[in-house]
Amino acid sequence: MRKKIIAGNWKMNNDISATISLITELKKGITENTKATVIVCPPFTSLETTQTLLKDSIIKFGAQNMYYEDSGAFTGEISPLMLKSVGCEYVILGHSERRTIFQESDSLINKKIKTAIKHELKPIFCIGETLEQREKGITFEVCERQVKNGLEGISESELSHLIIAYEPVWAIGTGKTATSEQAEEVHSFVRKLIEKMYSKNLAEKIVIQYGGSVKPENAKELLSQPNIDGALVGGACLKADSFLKIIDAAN
Ligand SMILES: O=C[C@H](O)COP(=O)(O)O
Repeated sequence: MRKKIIAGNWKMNNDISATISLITELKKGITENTKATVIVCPPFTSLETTQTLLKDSIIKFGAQNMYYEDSGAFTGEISPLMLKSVGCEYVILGHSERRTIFQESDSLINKKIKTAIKHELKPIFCIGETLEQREKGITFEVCERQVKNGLEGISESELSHLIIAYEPVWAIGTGKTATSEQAEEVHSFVRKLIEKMYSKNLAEKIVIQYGGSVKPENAKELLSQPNIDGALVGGACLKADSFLKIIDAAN
C-alpha cells in the first residue's frame, strides 16, 4: 500500500514573514495522527527559515527547482549542494511553468533528475499535457515522451525515491480540475509505462501525485482513485486552512 504524499508548491509566493506564519499554522495542524507525508516547497529565499522552523517536525520540505551543476559560473542558479546545505530533502523538477516560461527541455530535466539523485535529493518529477495536446488526443503520447526522456539512463534502483506528479497544464491555476476519471486514466497509464520500462515491483511502489487545481472540495474524490497517491498543490497550499483540509482528505 503506497503512503499518500501531499506536497505544497508555494511557487513565487511568501516572503520570510509569510513563511513563518504559514509554517507555524501548518505545524499546529499536522500531528502524529496525520497519515499522509506532507512536504512544503517554499521559494529559495525561505528555505533556511523553513529548515529552522521544521527542525523536529514531521513536515518535510524541498525546493522548486535547481541546476544540474554543483557550482560555477551559472549566474542566478542554485545547485543541489546548496539545497542540501539548507536541509532540503525534495526538489520539484520539470514543472510545466519551468517547461513553458523558462523553456526547459526534456533533456535538461533529465540532467537535473540525474544530479538530484546523485546528491540524494528526492525529485518530484512533473509531467503533463497542454489543452491543445489533450484536444488532439495525444495526452498519453506526450506523457510517455516526457517520462521516457526525463528518466533516460536512470536505473531502477536510482528511482526508489522519485515521485512522479501528473499535472495537466490546462488544470494548473485555472480552477479547472481534471475529473477523477481523467486523472486516474493517465495515472494508470503512467504506472503501466513504468512497469514496461522497469518492473512490476517499481510500478507498484512508485508514488504518482496529481496536480492541477486541487482544492478541499475535490481532494477526497481525486485521492480515492486507486492510482492517485497524493497531490501537488499550488494555490490551495498558500492558506493553512485549505492545505490542511486537503491533507485531511488523504487520511
Ligand atoms: O505545482 C502545483 C501545480 O502547478 C498546481 O497548481 P494549482 O493547484 O494552483 O493549480
